[in-house]
Amino acid sequence: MASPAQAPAEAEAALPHRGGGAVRFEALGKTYLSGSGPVQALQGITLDIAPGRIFGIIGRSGAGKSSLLRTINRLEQPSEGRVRVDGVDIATLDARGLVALRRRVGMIFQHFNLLSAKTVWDNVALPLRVAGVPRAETEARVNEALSLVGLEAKHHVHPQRLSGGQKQRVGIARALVTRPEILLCDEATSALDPETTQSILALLKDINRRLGITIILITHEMSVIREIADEVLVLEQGRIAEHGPVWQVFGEPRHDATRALLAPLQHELPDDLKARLQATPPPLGTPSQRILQLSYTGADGLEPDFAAIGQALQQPVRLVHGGVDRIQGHAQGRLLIALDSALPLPPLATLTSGPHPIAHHIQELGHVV
Ligand SMILES: Nc1ncnc2c1ncn2[C@@H]1O[C@H](COP(=O)(O)OP(=O)(O)OP(=O)(O)O)[C@@H](O)[C@H]1O
Repeated sequence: MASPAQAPAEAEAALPHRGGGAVRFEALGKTYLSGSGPVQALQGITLDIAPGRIFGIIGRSGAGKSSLLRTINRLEQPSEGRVRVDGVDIATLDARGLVALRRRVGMIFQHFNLLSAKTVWDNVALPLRVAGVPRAETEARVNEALSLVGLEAKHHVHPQRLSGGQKQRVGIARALVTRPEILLCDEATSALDPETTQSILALLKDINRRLGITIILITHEMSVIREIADEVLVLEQGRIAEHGPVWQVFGEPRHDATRALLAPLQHELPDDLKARLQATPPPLGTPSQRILQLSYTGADGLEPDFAAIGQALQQPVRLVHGGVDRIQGHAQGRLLIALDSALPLPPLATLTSGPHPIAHHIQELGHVV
């Protein structure tokens, strides 16, 4: 860390800059003292976030996501353990060190947190004004940040005249104006419509790739994680439930909490068919269809090959429902197929193993009359 004798500009220069952005949690715990007794929000969190990653944190409501995110810029102090940013235990920072940390760790919020009485330009300039950055440099940096988010033309406008997506772009520009190495995103797209969400996610991805900024985001929208994150951490009751590359965690969720969170992304059997599903085939002579669920997880890079599926099952196959996404280059998804219940099936296990598996996992759901 910079010594207190250094001028602010020197102190910042002494910190690792581009290429930085690593976060390490060491046996982190957080207990809140509330009127109704202590609340253990985080427990035993040990984890590394590598520089330049897009890192998602998910979990049910109250799992500890915000608490964890807010320890990275010391908006929350851990009760146990440590947070290191580029190797520095941030609990040891003095007041000036904390100011420098907050310049290196930008943050954006669900409701943007813009000052309505100030123009776009003044909102973005605020962190530099507070830091006493000279006027000429402030101008250059604000213009640079506004151009990064595509809002140069709106510099004189007040926030109430902007759309939600434009407001979030201002929030992003304000976070980028201090040239951070880490950007914390607290439900950054949750207040936006799907189309605007897509444009903000594309912007975040671009910022990550172009500037190498580590992005750490919490969201309740699993599609956001699937769209932009490299890695995902699942929290459950303040502990790590699982953690890994998105394709792996989403493809083969190991924890109940993850499976529950991912349910909206799954291609479930449509309700009308579910209502008609029965465990056993009807008596001979009643036409019915056997429903199979074929799962594709990123691990094998398998993609559904309809000719191979028909050949392996030795009968006509009808696609009922489903879809396959690609996450980080890995196929992942589910297909629901219908076969004639009267025709025999080969052992399902043989279809998922051997040299030519047709899916990662196959399950018989039942019969539909
Ligand atoms: N300031 C506080 N005082 C007391 N308890 C708190 C405080 N902040 C959070 N908590 C509690 O800590 C636990 C974790 O909260 P946190 O907000 O980190 O979870 P979260 O996963 O972000 O939840 P959500 O998705 O609902 O925002 C919850 O039980 C919450 O009620």
